[in-house]
Amino acid sequence: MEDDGMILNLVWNGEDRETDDDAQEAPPAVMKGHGRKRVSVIPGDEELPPAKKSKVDKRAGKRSGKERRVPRGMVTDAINGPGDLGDAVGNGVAYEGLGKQEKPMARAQVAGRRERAAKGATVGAEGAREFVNRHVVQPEEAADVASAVAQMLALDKKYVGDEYFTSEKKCKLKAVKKGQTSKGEGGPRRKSAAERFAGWEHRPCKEAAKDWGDLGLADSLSCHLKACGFKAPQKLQSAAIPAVLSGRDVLMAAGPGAGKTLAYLAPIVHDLQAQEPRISRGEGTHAVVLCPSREACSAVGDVLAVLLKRYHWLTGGHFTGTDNRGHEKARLRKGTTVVVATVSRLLDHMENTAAFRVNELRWLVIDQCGRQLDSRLDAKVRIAQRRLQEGLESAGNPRQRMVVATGWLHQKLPRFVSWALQSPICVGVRPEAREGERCVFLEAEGGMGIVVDDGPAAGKSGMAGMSRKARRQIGMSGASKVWGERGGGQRGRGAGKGWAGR
Ligand SMILES: Nc1ncnc2c1ncn2[C@@H]1O[C@H](COP(=O)(O)OP(=O)(O)OP(=O)(O)O)[C@@H](O)[C@H]1O
Repeated sequence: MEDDGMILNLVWNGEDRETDDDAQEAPPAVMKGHGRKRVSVIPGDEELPPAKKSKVDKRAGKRSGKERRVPRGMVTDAINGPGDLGDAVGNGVAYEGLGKQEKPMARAQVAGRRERAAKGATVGAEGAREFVNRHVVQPEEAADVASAVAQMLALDKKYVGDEYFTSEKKCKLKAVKKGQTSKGEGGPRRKSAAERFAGWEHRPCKEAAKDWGDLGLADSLSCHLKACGFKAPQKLQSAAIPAVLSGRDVLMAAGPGAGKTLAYLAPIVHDLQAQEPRISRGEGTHAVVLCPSREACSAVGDVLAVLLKRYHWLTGGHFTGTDNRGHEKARLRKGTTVVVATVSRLLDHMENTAAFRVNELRWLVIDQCGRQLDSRLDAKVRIAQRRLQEGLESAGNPRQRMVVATGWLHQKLPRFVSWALQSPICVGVRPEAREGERCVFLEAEGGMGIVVDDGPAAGKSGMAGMSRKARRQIGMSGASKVWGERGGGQRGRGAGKGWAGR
């Protein structure tokens, strides 16, 4: 979005407003910008000034798209779509070029955002800007604003630079960050993940084991892992594999490239290969891995295929809907020991493929859980888990073991995990981590670990900011930026570098 740039260009000339009421009394102030850009500031709840008629291109006989929205002399680079209009009005900035249809649309967006914040939803950076700009920091909003401002500080440092915020506003930001309102009253503090997960066991990822065998994996699997190029386990894997092997439910939270896939697949393969008598294809599916997307499924499927090469009697496959449904059915009919699927495709097969047997299920993994929750797949995941559970109960088999892997402590995660897992072991979750965080700082020798960010809204520039912050605040000289477009190898190397604290 371009609005960051726009906001940085503005200089605040009006009086600071404490509340909505004050805001309404304050006369419209004028913001000056660089160059010829001019913007009027009006209290957000007042009537907007009537829209000026935009310039008509007489020669063409009609108005172009940009001209229709933004007449001559206005901020042209700030309005790109309805979202920007919403921000503009939310920030108390009215563009004189707002059309009749755009005004209500923008107002509705702002109202929607306020409503969400009032309901206690985490307001994003945009929401934080809105509240901080308008000085409407009520006690009940403080926690949300604090978390959003923290994100904003981390991701968008420039925004709170001297250019825009007055010193008074900075003080308020500090107060808000401490969980207080501008009037010094204590606001409700957002519960940390540790508080939410009170009573659950937390295991830090401090040391990497020297050998796979030290983690309790079978010798054949340890040798195979080494032969496949995984010389030694990483820190997350060293903490997570014994936890998964212990038979308890596990929540593992670490950013992309931490090696979560291997951390849950290796114990599953260890468990399945050790079954006596040997598992046969005809017995159906013994493990299901749910991923949020086709790409994620195929990435997990690739690692699984590598691990299963050593054990010819175990089969694996991914089911995402890209393949012909008939082919998928045929594969399930023959038997697939480990199924990697999107939740929609899994439900589809559970409903329509009679040959899909899951009554012997031993493992259920929900990978990239934060992303699944963000894509509102949680309802489907709950349905799938309940049906799988019913199948096991009807066959008189014990409950399957659960692993939830996530790179993002999504705000819905504590609740979902409480529902899905039974007294789990939490691996990699910082005790002071707050839900809604998109990054997880893993503990490491010589400081904190790599800075990672798995949130879909976070771009590369956001990650560059985070990496700078890590370097400055944590003193990590080699904080690595890791994102999806980078190849797996690069991500792995980045992760290794970050964790080693070099
Ligand atoms: N022990 C290891 N030694 C060397 N490389 C490893 C090890 N474990 C994982 N890797 C490599 O690190 C890269 C990232 O691993 P992986 O995809 O499992 O991370 P992830 O935490 O699951 O990330 P995402 O959340 O994006 O799925 C992969 O290329 C993988 O092959």
